[in-house]
Amino acid sequence: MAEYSIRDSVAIIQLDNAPVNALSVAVRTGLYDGIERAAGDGSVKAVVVCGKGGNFCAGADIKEFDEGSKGPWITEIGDFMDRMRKPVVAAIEGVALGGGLEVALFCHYRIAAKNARVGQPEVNIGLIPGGGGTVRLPRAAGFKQALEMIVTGNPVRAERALKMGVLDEVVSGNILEAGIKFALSKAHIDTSLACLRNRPVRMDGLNIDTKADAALAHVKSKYKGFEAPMFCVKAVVNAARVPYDDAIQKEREYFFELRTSGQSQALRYAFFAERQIARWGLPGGGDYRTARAIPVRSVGVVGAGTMGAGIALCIITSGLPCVLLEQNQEFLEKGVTSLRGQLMGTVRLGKMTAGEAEVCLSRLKPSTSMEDLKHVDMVIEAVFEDLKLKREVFERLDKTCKPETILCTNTSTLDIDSVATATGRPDKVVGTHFFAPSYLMKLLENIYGSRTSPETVATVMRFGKTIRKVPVLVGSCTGFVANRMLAPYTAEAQFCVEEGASPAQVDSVLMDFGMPMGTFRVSDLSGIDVSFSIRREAARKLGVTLTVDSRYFRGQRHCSLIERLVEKGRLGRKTGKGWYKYEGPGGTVPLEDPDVLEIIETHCRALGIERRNVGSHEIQERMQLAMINEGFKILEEGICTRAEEIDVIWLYGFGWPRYLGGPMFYASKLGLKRVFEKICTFHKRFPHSQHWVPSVLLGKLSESGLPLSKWGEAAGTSRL
Ligand SMILES: CCCCCCCC/C=C\C/C=C/C(=O)SCCNC(=O)CCNC(=O)[C@H](O)C(C)(C)COP(=O)(O)OP(=O)(O)OC[C@H]1O[C@@H](n2cnc3c(N)ncnc32)[C@H](O)[C@@H]1OP(=O)(O)O
Repeated sequence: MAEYSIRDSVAIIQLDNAPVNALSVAVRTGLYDGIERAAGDGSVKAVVVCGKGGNFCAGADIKEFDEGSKGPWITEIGDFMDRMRKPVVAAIEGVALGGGLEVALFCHYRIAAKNARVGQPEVNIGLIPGGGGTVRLPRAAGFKQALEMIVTGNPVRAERALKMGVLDEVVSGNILEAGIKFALSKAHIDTSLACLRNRPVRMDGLNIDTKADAALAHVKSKYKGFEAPMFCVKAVVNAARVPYDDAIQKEREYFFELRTSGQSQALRYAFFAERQIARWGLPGGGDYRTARAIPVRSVGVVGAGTMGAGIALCIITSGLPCVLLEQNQEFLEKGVTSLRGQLMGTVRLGKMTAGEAEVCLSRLKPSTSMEDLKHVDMVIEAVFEDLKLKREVFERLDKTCKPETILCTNTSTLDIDSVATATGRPDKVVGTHFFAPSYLMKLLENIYGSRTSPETVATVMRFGKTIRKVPVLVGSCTGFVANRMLAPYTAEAQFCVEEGASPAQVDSVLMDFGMPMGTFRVSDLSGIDVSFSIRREAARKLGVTLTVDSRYFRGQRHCSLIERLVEKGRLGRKTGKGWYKYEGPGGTVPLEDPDVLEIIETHCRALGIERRNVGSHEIQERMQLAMINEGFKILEEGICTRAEEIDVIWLYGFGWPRYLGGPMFYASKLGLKRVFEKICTFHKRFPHSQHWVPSVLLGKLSESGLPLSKWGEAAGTSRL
């Protein structure tokens, strides 16, 4: 709703819909009524529109998008304001986003507090601004700047918005007082002069035809497969070409077309999924509502390898001091050099100044003495993935650190309890799985053990946000969620290659789907020897030796192409050849290599595997359904409590295209009945792959018709 009051002959309309004053039907109705009332009240000289609770308005209420359109549309309210003879001033603090900025652009004037941010982020939920933004923003900020804001969705700060022409004044002090004063100062000025409808789109010397073609071509290549940015360009270009009312009409048509699109639905889902994951709960009790995070003022990182150095960099760039520990000076220097290199990379990219980088470095304390970890609030161990070694480190940490210190292990495979039992404080031990490259990848998989306390979980969840990661809480199992799901996905990719596909064909299928990289390119990047060693080690523990001729491992189908590549010294990019060849060691452009195809053929002949034509559809289906089936098993076992958690892991851990929501959302769109039937068919066809054994939960859900938001509950794993 919107509250109406009068002060000093100025009508104040305060948008009121906590927490961000989203433009629900009630808010829009309240705003319309307020404007009408002020227009008709002879004692009112001017109007101020503002927001309650520190924000102007975060735009349309995204939850309402699945319903039909009710209440007044923003442009209807705006048309009324355009006709008003009393000045209307938007007094902005916090955010004015989407429909919020559009309301402000309908006001005759806009003033903002220094802390304010304005933007048109609709593209992030697969839409274009639909309340006049594509038509009015180019009239205020000019074609080029408006286009950039609308296509990227990035908000701008008040000072920049002032320079762009979006704002009329930036003020300090009380925004409402400033708004009233400003409104009174404009009470005698003809409002039609300030009305954006009456101004042309500012082209600043640009030719619309050349600019339109260039913008369309740029967006098409940059946002391959994502449709909303193209619509943004089309709408803004149209606004520069046709009269105001026609442009508004076209904008609305585009908006409604996109609103029901699969991409917008997926992006809206992703928006809320990302916020859902903060609502965690533990099986033994304790959740985000009751658990209190312990303040983390300093952190230690043990191990200055690539991973540890990257983690330390995340910490110092977020403003926290960090002790980086190595066993000797040589390794320590290597780690610090790697950290510096990554930091200077961000300076070169213009994301940080050299001065800011120096400030960050001043927070780093390289050390070879564990004593330096005595007083830190949290330690993240990032040593080699070896249980014996990790247990030794934890034993020493337990003896050295103060009793309150939280001890985290950056593991991608090891059971948290097996590390926690090396200490006398298992309640303060937790897994923090960073993804490589740890400075850049946003996902942080936090893993609780059987004795991890709610306070410890609350602390690492908050810490994840502090270092600008996306923390997701999961239970402990082999590979946790990300790598457990990745295993059947990559296994199917290799099986498809054995059966007749080429690595390049598999990768194109994935990239055409929207993945940033194909699985074989990733394997070359991270090093084929890495998966080779993990597999060899797993086999060794079971007393098995994997060779180039191994077709089965523990009764399961196994593809030994990795062993063959390693045997030939093809370790990936670092050796200039792997699944692809590169222009020398460290080369980055993958080229199809006839030698690899020869190795694959030899492999198949040796093992009696008949090759056939494996179609793109089959590749995509096998890789994705195998991984989705694993996702349902993860829910079934309570490793995750919501399908949303799995999707966020794929969005941030593996770059699943956001406009497709995530694998679980994708499955919901395919239809669980169809998904289940296909998985059953693959299970019959490939009986020697455990990952095709259909999930019991999936079978149950395929009959139930329950929406994705209820899958966790149906699994009985929801803990809230
Ligand atoms: C067809 C029928 C539709 C009717 C529409 C009628 C009018 C529309 C006319 C024109 C088109 C306009 C379209 C739009 O405006 S689309 C929306 C554009 N705005 C956004 O995309 C902003 C999204 N929000 C944010 O970026 C951030 O939330 C933030 C910067 C505002 C605040 O960030 P932060 O402080 O980090 O807090 P949270 O993100 O956690 O958010 C807090 C809380 O608020 C909820 N929320 C935020 N924005 C919206 C929103 N626009 N609609 C509904 N809910 C919103 C968010 O979900 C959190 O809630 P919680 O999960 O329950 O805690």
